[in-house]
Amino acid sequence: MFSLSSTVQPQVTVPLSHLINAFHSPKSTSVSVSASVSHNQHRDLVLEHEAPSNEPVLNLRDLGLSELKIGQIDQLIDSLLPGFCKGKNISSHWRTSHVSAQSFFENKYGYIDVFSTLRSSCLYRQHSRTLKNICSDLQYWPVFIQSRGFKTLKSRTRRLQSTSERLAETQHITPSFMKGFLLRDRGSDVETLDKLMKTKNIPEAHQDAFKTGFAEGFLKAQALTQKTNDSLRRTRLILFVLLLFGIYGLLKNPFLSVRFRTTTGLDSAVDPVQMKNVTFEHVKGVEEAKQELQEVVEFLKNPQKFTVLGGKLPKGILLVGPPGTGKTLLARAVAGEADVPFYYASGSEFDEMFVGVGASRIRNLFREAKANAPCVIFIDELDSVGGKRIESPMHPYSRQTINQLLAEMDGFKPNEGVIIIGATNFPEALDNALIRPGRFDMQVTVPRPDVKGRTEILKWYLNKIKFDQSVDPEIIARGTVGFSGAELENLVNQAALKAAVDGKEMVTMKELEFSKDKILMGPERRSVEIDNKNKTITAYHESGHAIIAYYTKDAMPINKATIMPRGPTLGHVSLLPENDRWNETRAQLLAQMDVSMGGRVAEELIFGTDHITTGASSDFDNATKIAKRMVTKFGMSEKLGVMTYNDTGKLSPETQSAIEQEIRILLRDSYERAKHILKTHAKEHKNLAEALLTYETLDAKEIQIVLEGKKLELR
Ligand SMILES: Nc1ncnc2c1ncn2[C@@H]1O[C@H](COP(=O)(O)OP(=O)(O)OP(=O)(O)O)[C@@H](O)[C@H]1O
Ligand SMILES: [Zn+2]
Repeated sequence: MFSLSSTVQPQVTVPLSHLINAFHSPKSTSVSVSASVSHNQHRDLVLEHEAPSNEPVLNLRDLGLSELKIGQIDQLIDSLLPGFCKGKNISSHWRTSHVSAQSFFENKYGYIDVFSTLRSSCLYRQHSRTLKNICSDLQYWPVFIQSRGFKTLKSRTRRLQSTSERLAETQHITPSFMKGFLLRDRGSDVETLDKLMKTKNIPEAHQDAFKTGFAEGFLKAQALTQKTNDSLRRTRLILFVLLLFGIYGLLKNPFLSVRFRTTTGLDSAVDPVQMKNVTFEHVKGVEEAKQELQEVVEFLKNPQKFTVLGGKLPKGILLVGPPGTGKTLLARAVAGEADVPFYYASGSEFDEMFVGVGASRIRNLFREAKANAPCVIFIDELDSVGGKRIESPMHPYSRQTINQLLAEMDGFKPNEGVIIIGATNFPEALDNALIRPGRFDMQVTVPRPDVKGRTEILKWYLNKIKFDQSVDPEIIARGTVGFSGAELENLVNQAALKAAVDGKEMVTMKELEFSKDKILMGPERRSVEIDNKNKTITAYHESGHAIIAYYTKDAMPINKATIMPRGPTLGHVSLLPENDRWNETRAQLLAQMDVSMGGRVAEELIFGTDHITTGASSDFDNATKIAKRMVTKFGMSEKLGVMTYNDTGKLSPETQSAIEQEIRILLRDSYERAKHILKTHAKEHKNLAEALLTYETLDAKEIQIVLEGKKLELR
């Protein structure tokens, strides 16, 4: 007989092979079971060895089975080894509980998987194994249960709250060894180690082992906590770094950051650019503008000198001129000459879609500048911020920005040492309030450079590259009428690139001419296959232009003739004015018309009326424009007199036909003059066309050699 007690738990040992028999056949003679004294109406189980056995001895307490009721053990084994008990055909009056440990866990905690896995993988398929094996498998239970229980309980608070309820619930049905496991994570909260050992009646001999095990478990738990803490800390750090990156990205993105920066005041970071290295020396071909700005430089250098005499200097200077003529460069040079800070802002920067951002930027800019006076504020593209205050749905807050600018300009005294330089390509678009005295009241025009200015600019940029001594900047300057400083700088740069591509050591006239044509007419089209017939027609056509230019007194000197396709043209002749032409005479205009006619006349004379081409259409456009302006604008027609006819569509039919008549006469006469010249110089015409077919491109000197009947040296 053996008894189970939850309070008194003596050391219970039993050979494994006897265990099952002991459970199911307490009266069996093969196992001597003697009952010990019972306490509290419970029975203690005392199992004694009868004979020494080689089988390993299992301690029931070690297995946590000491508190089990027999019925519960029975159920447990049944659930673990279905059919095991049946196989043994042992009926037991201990089997009274219908709630098995398995179903309890399945219902309460959803442990079905763990159990079924355990059963299927370890137990069920191997139910022929001895109980010894089964019991050794049993020792893994707590591991499964504990880890699972730990994971599924959501929070500690909930756990603590619910444990008491659950305890009450499970008190009657849970085997006590399982209770122990379920309560284990709570036990550390409510019981000290000593108390635990006392309540569990751990014998002294095992207390050390118990403590060691406890300590090991504690250390393991601590290591786990440490690991979790470390990874938590790492995650937090990563999140923090990502947050910092996000904020930085937001600040860097001009579009997204605008609102953020303004509201946070971060936008106030306006850094000045010191322009010591840029002086008037760097700005070429705009002498008048430089002279006008010289006094501003003096003022910035020594403001007191001006205010002592009571004189007032303008607060704002407006630089007006086409793009790329050096307005920004001039403003920088003013700051550089005076050695003061230079604040750059572009008008389009103030044109924001958010309300008040433009105005706040202007405030920030002026605040910084005032704190660093004397200084220069440069506002490029002033028209985009200071344009006429229109009521437009596209720019609903443009007024705010310009009003802020006006307020800031009024807000400081002329002798405070802040000079505002604005630049615009469209002065007429500026708001009138901006150009009244006291604001941008000084206007400096920065025009496109004349031939002298262009020569200076070309020399300045040529000196920055390696160029051949034969290069004559003046020739290039003459051929680049209307080029701005920026375009001339680009021309020199392109020539240097071309020389590098061609493997040359220095830039020659050839590269400079090449890049000039490229800028004027687009890139060469070397890949275009042009048949010989078309090439010949082009050669005679271009030679026709060149012959007329060469033999007409008032025509511009020839610079170059080529039959290399470029842009939309198959060839061209370029003429160079000796100087920039401020005025043109009637003879010069007629000569230009004659040169234009030369192409078609040449085609007609050489190939016959039936073989003239469409290639002369732009020549006729050009000649017609000149003739029309002579008649309607310049008063150069005897018949129509010294009168301008602007809107020819509104004129009387008679006047219109009279104008047409006069234009036609001018063009016809021009055509006849060209025909005469080409007939007279048919031999030169033929020589030049053949030279072009051979060499493709001829410069002024080579054309002269050919026309003088000399032989060209082979290139
Ligand atoms: N007169 C000049 N002398 C020397 N370099 C010049 C001159 N004009 C223009 N450049 C060159 O062209 C560049 C562009 O000129 P800049 O920006 O000053 O023109 P801008 O008139 O302000 O043009 P935009 O109206 O388009 O702003 C200069 O940095 C400079 O290298
Ligand atoms: Zn032509």
